[in-house]
Amino acid sequence: TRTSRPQRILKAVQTKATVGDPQSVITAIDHFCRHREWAMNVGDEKGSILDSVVNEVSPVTVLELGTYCGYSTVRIARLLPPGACVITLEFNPDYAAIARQVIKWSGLEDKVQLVEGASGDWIPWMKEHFGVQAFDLVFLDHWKERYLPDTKLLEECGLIQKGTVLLADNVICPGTPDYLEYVRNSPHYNSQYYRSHLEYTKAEDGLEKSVFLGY
Ligand SMILES: CNc1ncnc2c1ncn2[C@@H]1O[C@H](/C=C/CNC(=O)c2cc(-c3ccc(F)cc3)cc(O)c2O)[C@@H](O)[C@H]1O
Ligand SMILES: [Mg+2]
Repeated sequence: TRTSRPQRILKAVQTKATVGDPQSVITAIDHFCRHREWAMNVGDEKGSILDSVVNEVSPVTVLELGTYCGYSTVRIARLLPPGACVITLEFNPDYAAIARQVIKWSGLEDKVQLVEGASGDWIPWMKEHFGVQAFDLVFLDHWKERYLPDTKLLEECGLIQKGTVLLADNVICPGTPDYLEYVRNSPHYNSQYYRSHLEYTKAEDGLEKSVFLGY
């Protein structure tokens, strides 16, 4: 049977990127998705904004919701200092298997904890299972209608504390209206929109950065 798009993305990495060189993995995926087949990676343009937020926050613990092929996982992990790590949740076993290989090819497996499972099931266990106090940065890029419920769950579980930064992809396209309304109107968040474009296209999209101000 035909290969899947994630399998073709992995093949592009394995043929075009250099083992242990995260930037070459990023470049290989972006080239493949721009010139061969579009895929829902955050991409190079929004990816540069993600990079700048990671550098600004210099997080010790990062949570990523929705690994897909691991493109943004690699973007984040390559910027983390020794001792820092990104926990990334992915509930599709086929995507998780591809992402593990992309992360391994980039040489960043020591900075990544890929958890195969649903955000709703795993968030309540983060403290107990991973010894996480609170996340310094959360990157939301999973099902768009899950952004708000998972943010509320993170709050309830005490995983969002004063200074925690939420960075959400696709707030315009496909759009996350209920999440945007929440973070922009809540007195507990200071929110700002980074205007950009939908990955590999000219359509508008952007990232919303929301800093938790405490209760
Ligand atoms: C609900 N809890 C969950 N827990 C763990 N993993 C979850 C998950 N929900 C989804 N996932 C996983 O995240 C990924 C899903 C991402 C959903 N993203 C999108 O739909 C998306 C879609 C577009 C898009 C934009 C325009 C268009 F015409 C078509 C698509 C662009 C993006 O950047 C996107 O992120 C998959 O790997 C899925 O298995
Ligand atoms: Mg996205």
